[in-house]
Amino acid sequence: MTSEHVLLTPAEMGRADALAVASGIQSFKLMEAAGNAVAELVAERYPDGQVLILCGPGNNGGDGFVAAKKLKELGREVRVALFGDRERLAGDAAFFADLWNGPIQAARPDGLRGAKVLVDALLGAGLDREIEGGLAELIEAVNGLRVPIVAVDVPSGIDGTSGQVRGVAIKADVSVTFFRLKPGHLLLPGRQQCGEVVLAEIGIPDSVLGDIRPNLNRNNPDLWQLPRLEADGHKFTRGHCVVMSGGPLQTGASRMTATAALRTGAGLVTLAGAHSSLLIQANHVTAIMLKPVDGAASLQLLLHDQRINTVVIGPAAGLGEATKANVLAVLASQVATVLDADALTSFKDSPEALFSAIKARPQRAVVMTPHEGEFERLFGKVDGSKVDRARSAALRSGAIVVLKGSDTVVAAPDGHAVINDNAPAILGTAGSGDVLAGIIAGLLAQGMKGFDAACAGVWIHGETGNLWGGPGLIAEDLPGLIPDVLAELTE
Ligand SMILES: NC(=O)C1=CN([C@@H]2O[C@H](COP(=O)(O)OP(=O)(O)OC[C@H]3O[C@@H](n4cnc5c(N)ncnc54)[C@H](O)[C@@H]3O)[C@@H](O)[C@H]2O)[C@@H](O)CC1
Ligand SMILES: [K+]
Repeated sequence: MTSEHVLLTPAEMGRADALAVASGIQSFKLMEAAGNAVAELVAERYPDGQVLILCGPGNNGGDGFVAAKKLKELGREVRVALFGDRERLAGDAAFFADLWNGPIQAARPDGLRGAKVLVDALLGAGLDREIEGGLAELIEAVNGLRVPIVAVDVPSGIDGTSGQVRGVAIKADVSVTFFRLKPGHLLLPGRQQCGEVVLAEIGIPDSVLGDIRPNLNRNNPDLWQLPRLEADGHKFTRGHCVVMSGGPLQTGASRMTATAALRTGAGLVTLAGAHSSLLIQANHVTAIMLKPVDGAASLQLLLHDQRINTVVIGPAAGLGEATKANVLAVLASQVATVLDADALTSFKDSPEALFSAIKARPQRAVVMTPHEGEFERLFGKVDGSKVDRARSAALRSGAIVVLKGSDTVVAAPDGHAVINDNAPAILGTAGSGDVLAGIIAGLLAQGMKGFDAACAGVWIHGETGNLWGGPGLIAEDLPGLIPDVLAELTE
């Protein structure tokens, strides 16, 4: 598997730096490469006018001094302003500040005018507390300028691990980062503050990753492989997925789930539920089959059919004891399971009952797909970044957790996780999550492993939104776009 989609926390990035240095690479060479990459981007994207470089007290500021020198060599008018004491700069940052042969002014809100482009080299990976006082005023003044901003590594004030704003943060047009992206480039609100993210190689060898063993990636098709259609296959080899229907007045959600599962390639899809619900479903479906199920015992009986290998329960399933009993019946069987919406919220007062039922069958995938509200109802308030929260929920529940949002995180109980960033905002529409559950189930039915199916499902879902493109998307449009996405992925 390629390592280019690996994400490194600032702490892991520090280790990468240290390992590179231990392997004989000089640290000032890394800083020189980083600062030069910033300068080259500025020269290319913003070729005219004065460049104002705001340097901070650490190595992020050091990158700024390198960029200043390089841009001046390229013939640009450059002004450098430092937040902090020149005498307190240390190490490589002090070295490159010495090499800067122009004036260094104090970085102040009233000294920002005149530049055509601004480089934010105030704080990067070393941000370790809230930004307050004079620095906060400076950042607010910078954000008030109508000048393009190029951030070095991350926009100052963005936590590279969590993507959170620590007090206040620069709003950049472009962020140039080094070696590998950081979670904070993809998690919200960090992603929005970064603008475009450009990755620069600075001479750290990929081999350092062998020691760091990172287990977080940017979701990408390189990370998983879609099920292949075997020439001698038939509908049963492609899996039979059962989707639990909602009540007679709530049939739409499960129907979208079922349609998505079938479009994703499940061999057979059956909607199961009360007779009264299925009469409504029957008016709308053709290729999808219908199977009356009257409570948990009859569901369990249905699942004795060994050809049924996947069940989705949750979309408009209804809250309460009946859904709980159905979920436990599903988990007691051998099927791969997707738990969404009401299937999760029904356990808000007894989450441990759900978790122990999941953990009792570790050999069968369970994927749960909560949005933030459902997540909190099931897991309570959990500290840390979105990645931390999804990981701890996966560990606690034993399930693959898909914590949804514009920055969906998928985490497995073993700590492996991805951040997904291909989903356009138009996907935030009623029923979109029902379709996602169906896509994941369609992949599970074809034999994909739980974590891979969840990652691929989230990606495919995002791409359907991108294919639609403009406004006016409704969730019913999404299943019809799945074949085009699959075709692109299998090209
Ligand atoms: N790790 C690496 O491999 C490389 C790192 N480089 C640069 O080095 C940066 C990291 O350098 P540092 O670790 O020195 O960290 P920073 O330069 O990001 O910041 C550290 C300094 O900021 C202060 N600080 C932290 N939070 C603050 C707050 N809220 N308000 C005011 N001051 C605050 C700290 O006290 C410290 O003086 C990276 O972001 C990158 O730009 C590059 O030079 C290339 C190589
Ligand atoms: K910065």
